Amino acid sequence: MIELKGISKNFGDTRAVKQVSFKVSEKETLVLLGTSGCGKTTTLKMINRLIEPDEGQVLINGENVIDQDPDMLRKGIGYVMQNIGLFPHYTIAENIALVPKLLKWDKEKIKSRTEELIQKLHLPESTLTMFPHELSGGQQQRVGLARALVTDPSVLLMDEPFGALDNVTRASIQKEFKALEELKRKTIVMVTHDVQEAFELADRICLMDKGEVVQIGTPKELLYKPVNDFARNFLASQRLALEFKVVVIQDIWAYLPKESLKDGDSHSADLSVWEAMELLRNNNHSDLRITCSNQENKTINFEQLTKGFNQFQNAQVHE
Ligand SMILES: Nc1ncnc2c1ncn2[C@@H]1O[C@H](COP(=O)(O)OP(=O)(O)OP(=O)(O)O)[C@@H](O)[C@H]1O
Repeated sequence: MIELKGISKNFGDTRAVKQVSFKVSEKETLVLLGTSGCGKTTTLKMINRLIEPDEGQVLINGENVIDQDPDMLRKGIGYVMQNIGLFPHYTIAENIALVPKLLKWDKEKIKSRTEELIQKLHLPESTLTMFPHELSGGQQQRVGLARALVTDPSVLLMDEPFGALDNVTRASIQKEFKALEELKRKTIVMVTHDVQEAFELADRICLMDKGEVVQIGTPKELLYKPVNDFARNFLASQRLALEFKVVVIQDIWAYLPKESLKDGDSHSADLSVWEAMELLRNNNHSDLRITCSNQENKTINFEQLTKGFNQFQNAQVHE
């Protein structure tokens, strides 16, 4: 568990971070979201002491990081840097092996763990002997992730981990990232300025502005219960797309037609409205059968889905 208690940082006259407090539970992903310069990276770097706070405390599993040797602390925390930050004159294998070598792992252990990771991250084995400039941006990003994961740390800090990628590569790496079993066991704090990315990957989002926390909550809470105009406006331009991703069939169940008797394969009601739309589109718009948590079944088409979603939206507005 990570806990920040009232941390602040000034750079000269710039108040980069002001009294930021939050808790990240074990195995939770908290995304720091906000415009450029709002203090996200400074906040992240105070967790592993790359920057020391002027005031406040950072606790990891109850231990104040100030009581730990900074080098040892950083070896125990995975860190994915902005702009990847691979060493250009080291091969990919050497880049991944940096921390294990410092921790004096034996060669065989480093080799087998490296091979395991590049397989999980879908990198060809031939990349291990290459240098960073010989890899594509997406491949370099995967190496950055492998380097952060190699010692299997329980805490992972990620600063714009997909920032250097084009939109298509970014979306596919995000999907893989979400599916990676190894990451589901980790407590993650991730920085991004990309609202879609935050909604895709976060359990909770910490929205920041001018060095301060504006709101912390689940993606759904940020969308449907914004605390002020800033929070509302921050999501406004992408609102509909975000709602499609955040609202699941279970949420709109009451607004879908009554139970159907049709047999066949069924999907879980944890499906987001967006995923249901994709399935309907991919199946040439034939009906989709869905089973909700109480085992009730409904068969829906595209029109019924959008109608149910619209009714749910209206109910939120009038709540
Ligand atoms: N080493 C530094 N020296 C002086 N000012 C700094 C330093 N690091 C950050 N700042 C300033 O502190 C403020 C917060 O910067 P920070 O990098 O934390 O923001 P950010 O939200 O991560 O932005 P970005 O997304 O652009 O990286 C900015 O005004 C920045 O110019």
